[in-house]
Amino acid sequence: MALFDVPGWTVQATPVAEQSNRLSKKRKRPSLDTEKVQPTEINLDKLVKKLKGGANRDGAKGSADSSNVPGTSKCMKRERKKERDLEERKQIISLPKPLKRHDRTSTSPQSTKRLETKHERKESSSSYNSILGRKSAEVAGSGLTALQQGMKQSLDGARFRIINENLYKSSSQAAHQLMRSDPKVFDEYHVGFRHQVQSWPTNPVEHYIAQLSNRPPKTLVADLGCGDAALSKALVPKGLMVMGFDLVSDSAYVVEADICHRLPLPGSEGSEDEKSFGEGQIVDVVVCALSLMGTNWPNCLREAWRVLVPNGELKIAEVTSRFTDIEDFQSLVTSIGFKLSSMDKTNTHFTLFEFRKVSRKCKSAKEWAKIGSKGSLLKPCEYKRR
Ligand SMILES: C[S@@+](CC[C@H](N)C(=O)[O-])C[C@H]1O[C@@H](n2cnc3c(N)ncnc32)[C@H](O)[C@@H]1O
Repeated sequence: MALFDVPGWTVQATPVAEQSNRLSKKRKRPSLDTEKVQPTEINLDKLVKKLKGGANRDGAKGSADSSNVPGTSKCMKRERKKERDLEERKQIISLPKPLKRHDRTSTSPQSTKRLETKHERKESSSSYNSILGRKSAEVAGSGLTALQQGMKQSLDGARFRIINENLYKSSSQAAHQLMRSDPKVFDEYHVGFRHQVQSWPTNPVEHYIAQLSNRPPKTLVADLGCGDAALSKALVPKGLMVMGFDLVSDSAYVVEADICHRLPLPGSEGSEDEKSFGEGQIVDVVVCALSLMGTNWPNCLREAWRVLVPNGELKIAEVTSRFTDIEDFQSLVTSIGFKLSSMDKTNTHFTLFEFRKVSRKCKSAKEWAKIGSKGSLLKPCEYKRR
């Protein structure tokens, strides 16, 4: 007999233990009663649970929101994502596996494919490097960034000005010593000098090249302080004989010599009497283009006189601002044994002089010392900061 009756729910009068035994037995073979006890509401509940958050298609538990409801936009997005994931997984699976050591020499299709991949990778890395190379070359040409390049230019400019000042303010012997101890100084000076020359309207060397180009072949020219031997390089192919002298010889065109000390050329010091004037002298033209630098520069003109043939030409180009008194300068050159032929002051930067060698009386050591002490007639040439 039931203790009480509730529609759809019955509590039997049998003891709980007995009842539970009976129930467990019943569970194995559900009775019609139980079927009746499971109301349709419970099935609906199950369905709602399934729809809202029950097991999804993959068996994973979903959350009880509308993203799992088929047909909703969130659900469609999830589906699409799943499809994409699946595609990606498929691609990963189809990628060749890394070769084992023993596979590397194999010619199996997989290894060929792998080698191609490696080749492609090598190609792409080499093109990457070449792009990188091109880029850095664009920046500096020397592997420097624009900022580093600017700093290097400033340093080079400063170094050029220091060397330049040294050359003008010291004797030729000291300058020669400096260049000998470190020939790099010569290169540094000339890189800076060439840079300066670019900003000038004309260059004395260009003027002399044009002027001497029509001279007869075998004319012997001595270029004193020739620098990078521009005169030799231009005139030798035209049949002239040009000998360049400088503190450093960096090419076959240049002979190392201190032009203010002793040129390695035959000549005559002049004589007590005028008879030996012209003996042993072989040079037709002497060029001093911006090369009267050391404080003892008058000795260079003395050497020019020694090596020149009688009536030989002396051409001097100097920066106009260097002259303290241009007439005193002319007088000094004349006192060494020259006669002024012409002076050209038309250039904004330089003054060009043409002299001819004339005979002179032999000078005493005291007279030469006095001439030698006139170096201050030319001021040092100081270049501005670039
Ligand atoms: C301003 S550069 C001119 C170079 C060249 N003449 C030109 O016009 O292109 C002056 C040159 O004279 C050289 N020089 C100065 N004093 C010298 C000396 N005592 N002996 C040899 N060369 C000298 C320097 O080394 C430098 O090359």
